[in-house]
Amino acid sequence: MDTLFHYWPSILVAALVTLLIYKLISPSGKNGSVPEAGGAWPVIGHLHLFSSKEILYRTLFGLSKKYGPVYSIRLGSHKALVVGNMEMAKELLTVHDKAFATRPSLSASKLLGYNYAMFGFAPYGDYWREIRKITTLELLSNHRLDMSNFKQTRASENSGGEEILRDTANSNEGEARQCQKSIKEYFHLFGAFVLSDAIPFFWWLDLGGHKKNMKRVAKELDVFVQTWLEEHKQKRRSAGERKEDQDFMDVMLTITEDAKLNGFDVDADTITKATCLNMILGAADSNMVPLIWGLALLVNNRLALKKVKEELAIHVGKDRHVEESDIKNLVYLQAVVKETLRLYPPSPILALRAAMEECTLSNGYHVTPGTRLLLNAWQIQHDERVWTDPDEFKPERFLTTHKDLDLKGQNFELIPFGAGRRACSGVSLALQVIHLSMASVLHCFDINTPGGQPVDMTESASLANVKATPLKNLVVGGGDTTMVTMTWALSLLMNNPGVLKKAQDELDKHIGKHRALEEFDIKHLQAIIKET
Ligand code: HEM
Repeated sequence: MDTLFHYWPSILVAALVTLLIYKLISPSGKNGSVPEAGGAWPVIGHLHLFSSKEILYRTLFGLSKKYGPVYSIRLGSHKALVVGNMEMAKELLTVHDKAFATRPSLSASKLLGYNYAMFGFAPYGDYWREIRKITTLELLSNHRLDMSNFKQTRASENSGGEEILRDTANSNEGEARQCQKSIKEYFHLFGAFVLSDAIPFFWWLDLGGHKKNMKRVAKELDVFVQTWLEEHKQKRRSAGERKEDQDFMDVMLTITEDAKLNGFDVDADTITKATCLNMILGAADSNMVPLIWGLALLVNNRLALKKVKEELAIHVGKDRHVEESDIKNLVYLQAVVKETLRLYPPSPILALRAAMEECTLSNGYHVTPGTRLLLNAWQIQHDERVWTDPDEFKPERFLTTHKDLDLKGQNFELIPFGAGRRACSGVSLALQVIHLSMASVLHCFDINTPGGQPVDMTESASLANVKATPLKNLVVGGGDTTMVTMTWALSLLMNNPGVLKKAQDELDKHIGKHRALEEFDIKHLQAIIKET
């Protein structure tokens, strides 16, 4: 004891020196570890933040005020890096993009995604790389999107990835309703909390029966996709089809038949089905969400609405429909779409990624493999250092101060489609569809609410950023009556094949196939709009 007492000053100095050296060599000066937000519960960590009552991106934004724009939370036994500023988003999606290029293994990706064969949920590797390349070059390239059959589909439906659903709707209404129901349930289950995803120890437990339901819904959807696959194969056998008539599934069949996809642990039909379903689901809600928010924003901002209408009057006029070739001239409309996607990104927290390897960030934080990445695009797009009046709807900013920003993942202050290797593959298609459908609706209608009441802009707490209250009771006036059916029914029914079928039946019944629409048909059309 005496000896210890004797040496205590030396022990203290040694301890201080060790601590100092450790601090100096540890890159952040904080052990290099990312600061963890307080409020973690035992076992589940911060999972309680994901309750259905909380708007997650706002909660994470709130935490960043206390812990800074880069901090960590715990999702059960997994650590997650939460990022809410453009500088770190840029670093992660460029310098460390490869380290974060995989998606975590989740029950939904396995059970709803053909055992990870849907490439959007697939782990990083040869399979993902190959299918991503095919979809980029063969399915979603500008060349493919410019082909006349794809253009016609978009023009007539104002919707992406819906042609197969339309065919289904035409063939059998009950079937179409069932398909639509399964897709709705699919999205719901994708957001469902599965305990074993957070705490793998509970792999044997199926709280809430989500895994069972995932298996059921996956089977239901597969029945539809299998039918489309067989129809496509039959069509190819019976008629040698022209390249320019090929749809997504035909292209995939050609590629898989050419045996370009040997060597993967997945059979050719599963690859075709999974990839086509991935395209349909990728496009399903995400295109509709900005259209609804955009119209709501315009109704609440009459001056901006007036500007869009004036632009449409100048560049399109009254005597024809809006065409895709008009979009390049509709610069104010393009700015409205950008501002809508900035204020209400459809995926406010970009799709989950996970670290495949260790990395050290420029701020010194050390990230371990397996760490999830939650990129808060909503927070980045509301950052007052970058955007003046970040909560205000100001499309003009994209014609002045921010005119050089595009949406394709090069500008990290505006990333509704993500960026880097796993960025959205459907961005070009999505933008074409959103611009065309918004332009078509606004070209045909004078939209307003009854009594000019403002539209309620409450956001819902769901993973996809949908409006909490439906955009209904819009007073629709003006416009050309023929366009009313053409555009309103097609634009607003685009995610609703069952109702679309009903509308088509109404039109068939009242107007038939052998004459054009007349003014007096409007009474029937009003019924269709009400039905919608
Ligand atoms: C407004 C419309 C859309 C928005 C806002 C959107 C947004 C996103 C986002 C944020 C991601 C994740 C990006 C990342 O991890 O960095 C993503 C991935 C993806 N999107 Fe979209 N998307 C839209 C439309 C579409 C469309 C029309 C398609 C297909 C036709 C599509 C197909 C995909 C696919 C396949 C992925 C996964 C890519 C991969 O993991 O390699 N999306 N999307």
